[in-house]
Amino acid sequence: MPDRRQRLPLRLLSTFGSLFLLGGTGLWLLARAEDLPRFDALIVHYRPELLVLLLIAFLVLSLLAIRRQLIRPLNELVAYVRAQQTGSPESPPSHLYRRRDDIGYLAREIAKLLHALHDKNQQLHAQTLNDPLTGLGNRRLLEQRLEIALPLSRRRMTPLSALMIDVDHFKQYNDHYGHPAGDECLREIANVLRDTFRRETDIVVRLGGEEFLVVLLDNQLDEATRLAEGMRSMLQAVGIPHAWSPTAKVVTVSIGVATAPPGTPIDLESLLACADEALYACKAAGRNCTIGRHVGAGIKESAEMTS
Ligand SMILES: Nc1nc2c(ncn2[C@@H]2O[C@H](COP(=O)(O)OP(=O)(O)OP(=O)(O)O)[C@@H](O)[C@H]2O)c(=O)[nH]1
Repeated sequence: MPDRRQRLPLRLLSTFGSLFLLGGTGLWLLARAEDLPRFDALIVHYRPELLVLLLIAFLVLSLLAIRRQLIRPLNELVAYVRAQQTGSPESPPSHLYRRRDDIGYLAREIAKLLHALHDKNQQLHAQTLNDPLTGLGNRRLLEQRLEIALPLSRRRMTPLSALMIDVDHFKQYNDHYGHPAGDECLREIANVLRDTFRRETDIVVRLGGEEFLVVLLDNQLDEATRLAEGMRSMLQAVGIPHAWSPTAKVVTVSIGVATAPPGTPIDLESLLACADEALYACKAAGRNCTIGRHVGAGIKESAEMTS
């Protein structure tokens, strides 16, 4: 029974060894042919041709062995690697993966490498879509999700709301509590956002600095404003002290809400511009409040202000 753990060189050695033995025997017989009176004339006459024929047979058999043992499995490996260009990698064909020789070793190493590359890619992909400070999404994620959400909401005639959320007097917070405390404060706010907007379809991102954005699919202005108010009160209930804020004793936010009514042809920029205008109105109105408006309309409603 052949040793299953033999390596490729051993296999080749045994294949070539057999071929050499075969060829050698043939040559020896030819060499001895002169001693055999029966074949004498025939062998002497055809010896050069027979030698060439034996050599050719030897070469053909060698090439076949190389093709079977090396070239075919290597081609299969190449085909396997090519098939793994997209999606999560699968295992190589089992007859290659299980081989105990160098080809099997190569197949297993390639599979390991492809899996590691896939994991790394996933990691990098997540990093490009997430804000490293808060773990929320970033603008890129927002754009990616809205690429699908905007046309879908138009097609299904559903409303679309954007909540632009800005921390009040955050510069004072940083100045007095320090930048690391400022970072921690942003993380707390991110947690409140996560707790408030829990639907799978809610898109919650940090746009940068102390500005966050939430996009709600299928929420009318009243509902979006109510949710924004819920988030604002929850943050106040958390009560992150802000002794230097002229608005309140705790960290507060101002929220501008913009809603595109069903069927409104809208793009991200116009939705954000409208939410920004509403936010600006909040800041002008004294901060720590929510103001909502329909896209293309004047200020629709203003929610409570708390000091
Ligand atoms: N800790 C921390 N601070 C940040 C970060 N990004 C931006 N900031 C700070 O956020 C502050 C934003 O200041 P402003 O734009 O003046 O806004 P504000 O002080 O909140 O004033 P209003 O929005 O008008 O209430 C600046 O001091 C920035 O340095 C961050 O990642 N971490």
